[in-house]
Amino acid sequence: MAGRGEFGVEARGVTRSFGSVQALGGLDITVPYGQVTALVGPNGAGKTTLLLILATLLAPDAGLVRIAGHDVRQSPAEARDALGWMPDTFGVYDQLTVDEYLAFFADAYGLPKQERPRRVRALLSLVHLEDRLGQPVHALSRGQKQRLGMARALVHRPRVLLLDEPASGLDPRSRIELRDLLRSLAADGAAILVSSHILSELEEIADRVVLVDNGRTAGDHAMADLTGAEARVRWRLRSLDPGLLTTTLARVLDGQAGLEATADLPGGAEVGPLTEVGAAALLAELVAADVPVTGLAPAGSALESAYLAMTENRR
Ligand SMILES: Nc1ncnc2c1ncn2[C@@H]1O[C@H](COP(=O)(O)OP(=O)(O)OP(=O)(O)O)[C@@H](O)[C@H]1O
Repeated sequence: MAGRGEFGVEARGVTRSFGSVQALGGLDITVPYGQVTALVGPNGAGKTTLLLILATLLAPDAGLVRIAGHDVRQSPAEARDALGWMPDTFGVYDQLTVDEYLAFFADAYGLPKQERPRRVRALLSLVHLEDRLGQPVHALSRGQKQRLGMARALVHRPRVLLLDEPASGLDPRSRIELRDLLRSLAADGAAILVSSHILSELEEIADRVVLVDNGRTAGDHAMADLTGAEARVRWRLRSLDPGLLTTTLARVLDGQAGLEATADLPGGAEVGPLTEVGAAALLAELVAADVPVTGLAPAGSALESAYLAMTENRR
């Protein structure tokens, strides 16, 4: 579509240093419309720096950044109009009431005055804060402030949503509601980029994951590829005879490159990474060797495995 760009976010070769610290060293990322893309990486990988650059709040040293097709250097106002931004920390608007706070941003984004009260009420209802109307922002709990931050990011119906750790202060129900909200916004066509350390949650929310390490893109996967039958994950084995399990595993795995077993777990062991087919074959070998296996289940998620593989060399 004209003026929208092919991607909600397109960033190529983005670099940014703070003094002698290089936070981003040539990062590439695209965020398609209609999908939730997860941004994952270890502490200090450069996620927040990237999100600040995408949100036009920090200038890159070099590289191309387009938001909804608008170059952030040439057309920052258009880029800003197209994006909604939810930082990981809350701003300093504590003296305002919840509705004044949202009305302030509605005003800043140029929403017609007569439309504002209706929009504010709709947003408060969307994030389940309608009973907080008229109450001061400072009286909200951390998780409630986070939900208000989400409402603020949506004030102007942005096509591109950038969220830094949106689930960190949320209780279980609010997390499920956030997941449903993000899925429905993506279904409506928004391009959503969300950073989080809660990998199990991202598996349910995201369509794609971009792994970032050391200021660079370290991987870009469709979630379906990571979680499908071909995915290689760690598996948890339980046995009535953990000693026999351990020795048999050592024999079976001997010489199989890349396969690792952790044998000191109570009542069992962890083995991997293996696909479902590989796990079934291993189970057959153990049973043939008379190991009394009582359980075989994935240990951790495929996204976790991809993350651990990426960060292995950093320890
Ligand atoms: N304002 C700043 N001044 C100096 N160094 C900075 C600044 N902001 C970030 N950095 C450095 O840049 C690197 C990337 O930081 P960034 O906050 O982007 O990482 P992150 O991936 O968001 O980490 P986390 O998962 O811990 O939130 C780090 O080494 C950090 O110390």
